[in-house]
Amino acid sequence: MSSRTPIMAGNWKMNLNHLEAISHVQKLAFTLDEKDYEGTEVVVLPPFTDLRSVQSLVNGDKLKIGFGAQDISVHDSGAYTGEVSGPMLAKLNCSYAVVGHSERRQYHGEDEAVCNAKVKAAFRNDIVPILCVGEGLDVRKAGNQVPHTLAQVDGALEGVPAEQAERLVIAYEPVWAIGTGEVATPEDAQEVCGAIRGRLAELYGQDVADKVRIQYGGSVKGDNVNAIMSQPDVDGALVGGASLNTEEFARIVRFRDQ
Ligand SMILES: O=C[C@H](O)COP(=O)(O)O
Repeated sequence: MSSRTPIMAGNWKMNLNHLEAISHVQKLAFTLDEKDYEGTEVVVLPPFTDLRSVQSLVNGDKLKIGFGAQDISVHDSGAYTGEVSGPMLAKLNCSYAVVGHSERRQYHGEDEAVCNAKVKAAFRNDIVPILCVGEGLDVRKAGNQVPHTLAQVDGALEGVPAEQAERLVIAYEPVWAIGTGEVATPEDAQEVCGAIRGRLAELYGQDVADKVRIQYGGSVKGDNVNAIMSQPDVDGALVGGASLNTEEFARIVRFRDQ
């Protein structure tokens, strides 16, 4: 039995303005019971413009919901128009920052070097990166999902020391399963999540590998979460669409009851 605490994170993507964010987090807090937070970490990842509102609500009402950003600049300050830095996110008490989401890779050309710099920027500011990796459909069809994903892990973690790496969250998100309703089978998820943990053991030793939480992401819903979470190397879910529906996200948090 793993000692890792499962982490259920809702990536809202570019949805919900700051007023809707307040209402959404309040509703989530009302929906979840005390026991739902026992043994499961609940996190929301709103757009940048919502973070101050979410922080005020979470900190003011002492909610047990964690929060973080969907991206982070590689720079800590300077003439980088439109960027949001690690120190700014840290000042907002962000615990997490998503790095290398496939939508950033696809639409903003983020490569391994950028992901590596963002992982380092996050750790430099005491923010835990949620590093997203995973293959597209062509790679999956060719059967190359494991080497493809491990190359992404290697690139993003170059020069990251073990004492930082052990705090990492890695999200395995097969691109073909994101927002498509096409969820990977539990065995598909385990194959790659297990391989990621194996690579972490090679890079950092088994002790570190055993501490890193590895999420699955891609069309996770209340109906499929339990089977995915039953896999030994899956420690949570990075949830897109279903995290915008409070009842559905609460079901995912309560994966043991589904
Ligand atoms: O970050 C979340 C993933 O991209 C999954 O999105 P999805 O649950 O809408 O498929």
